[in-house]
Amino acid sequence: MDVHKTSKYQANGLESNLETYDDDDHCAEEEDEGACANSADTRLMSKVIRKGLVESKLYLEIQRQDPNSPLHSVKSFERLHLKSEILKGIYAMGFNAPSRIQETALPILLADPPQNLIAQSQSGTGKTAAFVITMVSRVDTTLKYPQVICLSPTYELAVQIGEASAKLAQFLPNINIKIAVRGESISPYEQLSEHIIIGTPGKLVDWSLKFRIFDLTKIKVFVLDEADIMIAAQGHHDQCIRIHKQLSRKCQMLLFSATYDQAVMDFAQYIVPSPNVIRLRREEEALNNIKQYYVRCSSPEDKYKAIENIYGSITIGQAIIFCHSRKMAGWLAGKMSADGHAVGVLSGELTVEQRLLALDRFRMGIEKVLITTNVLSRGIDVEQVTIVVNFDLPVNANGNADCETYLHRIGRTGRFGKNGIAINLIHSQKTMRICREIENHFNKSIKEINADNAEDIEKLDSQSI
Ligand SMILES: Nc1ncnc2c1ncn2[C@@H]1O[C@H](COP(=O)(O)OP(=O)(O)OP(=O)(O)O)[C@@H](O)[C@H]1O
Repeated sequence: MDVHKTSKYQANGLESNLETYDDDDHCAEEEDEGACANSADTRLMSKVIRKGLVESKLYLEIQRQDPNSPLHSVKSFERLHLKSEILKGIYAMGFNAPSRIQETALPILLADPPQNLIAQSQSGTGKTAAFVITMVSRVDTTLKYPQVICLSPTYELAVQIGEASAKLAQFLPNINIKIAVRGESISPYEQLSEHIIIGTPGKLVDWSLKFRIFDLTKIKVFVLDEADIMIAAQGHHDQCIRIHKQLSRKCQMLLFSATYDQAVMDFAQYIVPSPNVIRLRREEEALNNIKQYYVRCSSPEDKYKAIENIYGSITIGQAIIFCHSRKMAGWLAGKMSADGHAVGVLSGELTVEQRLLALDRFRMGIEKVLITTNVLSRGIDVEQVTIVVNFDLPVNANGNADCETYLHRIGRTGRFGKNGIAINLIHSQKTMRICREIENHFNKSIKEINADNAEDIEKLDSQSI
C-alpha cells in the first residue's frame, strides 16, 4: 500500500476559506479543507494493512471487458423479481433496462441471504439507483421503525438521494423516508417511525447515539455513498465508524463510489465482513464520453476571459465551474454577474436554504452557470450539464493533483452516457504539472485548446451537443 497517497487528507496550511467536501456539523465549522484531516486514519489504515488483517473472503474482481466473467448478471429489471410496485417505480423514473453496474450489482444486492458489497463504477452510471432499489426492497412496512440507513457526505446529496428514493417508492403504500440533515427537526423524546433514514454522518450520530431516537441494532441495510471520502476524511470517518460499530452482524453493508484509492479499498474490506467487490481497472475510471481539454491562461483575469470566450461562442446546456476556495467562487460570480451573466453560486458558507435554492434554480435552468467549490464535486445529478470548468484544478494538501476529486468534478457532466466536456484552466507551470499528473494517472489525454481560436471553440461546440 502506498501510505503516502492517503496522507493527502492531512492538515495543511491552506487559506481558511478553502472548501471541504463536507457540510456536516463537524467539519462545516472547520472551514479548511485539511480540517477534515486524517492522520489518525492513515495510521490506522496502514496498521491494519501492516498487520495483514485485510482479508476479502469473497473477492470478485469484475473485469468488465472479460467475456468469461463468472458473475451472474441480469439484462432486465423484471428478472430481479422485485415487488410490482417497485418495478412500476423504476419504469416511472424512465429506466427501461439496467446499466452495467446495475445488472452486475443488483443480483448481489438483492440476494437472500443478504450479501455485503463494495462497488465501484464510473460517475453517472446508476450506482445511486442500484442502492436505492435495494433500500426500498428491503423494507418491511409493517414494522414502524428505521430499517435502512444511508450516509452521504453532503446536505445536497442526502436530499437528492431522498428524492430518488421517494420517486422509486412512489407506488409502495406506507413506506416512509426521512432525511437527516442540518435543519431537520426531531423530537428527542419520540422514536422515529420512518423506515429509511438518509443523511449526513454527524446528524445520524446525533439521532442514533446522542438522542437515541432509533436503534442502530435494528438496521438491516447500511449504505455508505461516496464511500472513499467517507472513509478518508477524518470527521466523516469517525462518525461512520461509530455508527458502523453498533450495527448487527446480520446488517447488509453496501459501499459505493466512483473512486477508491488502494488504502481506502483495503480499509473498506477490513470493516465490511466477507464483501463482494466490484472494481474498475484504472484505465476504465475516466469516461470516454467526457472529452477533456486545457486552456493556457496567464492570470485569474485571463481565465475569466477564457470562460467568457467559450461561454459566448458555444451552445452550452448548463455549466458548472469549480473553484478552489469560497473567496475565488465569490470573486468569479461577482465578475460574471457584473458583466450581465446569470450565474448562481453555491459554497459552504451559505445557509442550507440558500444552498438548496441555488441548486434548485440551477436544476430548473434559471441560471445556466453554477459556480461552486468541492462541496458540489460529488454525486450531484443535473442531466443538462454539458460543460464542467475547473477554474482551479483540484489539489491535495501536498499541492499535488487530487485525481479522485478531479474525476468526481468532471463527472457532473456526461451523465448516463451523454456527451460532456471538461475544461481545465492552466495559469502556471505548477498547474500544468498538475494537469499532466491527472492525465497520466487516468491515462486519458487532456488536449490543449486555444480559447481565442474560433476553430478550436467550434470543435468544442460540436462535442457539447
Ligand atoms: N437504468 C437506468 N436507465 C436510465 N437512466 C438511469 C438508469 N439508472 C440511473 N439512471 C439515471 O442516470 C443518472 C445518473 O445516475 P446516478 O445518479 O445513479 O449515477 P451515479 O453512478 O450514482 O453517479 P455519481 O458517481 O455521480 O454519484 C440519473 O439521472 C439517473 O436517474
